[in-house]
Amino acid sequence: MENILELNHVSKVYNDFALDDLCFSLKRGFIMGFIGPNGSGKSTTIRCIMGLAHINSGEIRMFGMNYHEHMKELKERIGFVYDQDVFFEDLTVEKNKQIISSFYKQWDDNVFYQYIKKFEVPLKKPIKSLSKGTKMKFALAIALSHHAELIIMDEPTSGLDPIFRKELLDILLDIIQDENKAIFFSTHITTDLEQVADYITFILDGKIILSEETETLLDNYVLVKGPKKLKDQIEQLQPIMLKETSLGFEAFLKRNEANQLETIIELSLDRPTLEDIMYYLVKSQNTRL
Ligand SMILES: Nc1ncnc2c1ncn2[C@@H]1O[C@H](COP(=O)(O)OP(=O)(O)OP(=O)(O)O)[C@@H](O)[C@H]1O
Repeated sequence: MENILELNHVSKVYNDFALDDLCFSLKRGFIMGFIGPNGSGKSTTIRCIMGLAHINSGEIRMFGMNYHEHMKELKERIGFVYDQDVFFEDLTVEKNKQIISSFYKQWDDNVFYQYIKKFEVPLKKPIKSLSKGTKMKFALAIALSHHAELIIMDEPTSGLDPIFRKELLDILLDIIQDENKAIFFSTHITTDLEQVADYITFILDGKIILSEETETLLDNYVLVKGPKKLKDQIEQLQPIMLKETSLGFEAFLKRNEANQLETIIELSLDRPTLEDIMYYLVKSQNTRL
């Protein structure tokens, strides 16, 4: 399958922060989750991808083309949900739709009104009177109503209640049934990603520290718990993190370095969650600094 989105050695420098040599790609037919702690560069990366911030070096390609050379035509093929207010606040939902839809050749009013009904967004109210969640629903309806092939979202589930979040994840899974499409979104809610993301890209301090298949990533690490007397043995395996607990110790290791532990009955070996992986990788990075 063709790469629908590709970042090749992308760098962006601010005074106190830089995106450093970002490389990752997303193929058609897949959902990629973009994770990282606060301030690690997720929104900046998305702003660069959308041409809202200029990159200092490297290249962003979409649909096999250089994005910056073909920005106008390629933007029509992207459905974008941004975490900041981008609408005309004093105008109604309907009026905003009229203005925004005129920019898209493939705009589909039927799809738009289906989502507006499904999401219960009031058409006659000005945007400024909507709650954060309802604004997000409107933003989603816009992004999904012009037959975009690539959906890019910056924290689309923030401010949404669990019921709507679940509905949104179902919508994403529905969209991706069309193998020509792809979805790239940032979030702090890693449990959402475990449900829908085929790939995870993890950014820390402006650097990509991993970008891989979700299942492979979850299989790559192991959480080991055991009694204090076995701690030294684990230490020799140079775990990514090792800490004492009231019951013994807890360690986070690469699975291939923990194979020999499977026969030791006093140890429990568990598959970590995405949140565990993020937590331990961030912690280990901080202790190395
Ligand atoms: N226009 C700008 N000028 C200078 N620095 C900026 C600008 N925009 C972002 N930054 C800095 O870039 C860094 C990364 O911010 P960014 O918003 O990309 O992080 P994030 O991973 O999206 O964080 P969060 O999860 O909190 O939303 C921050 O230190 C921020 O202050």
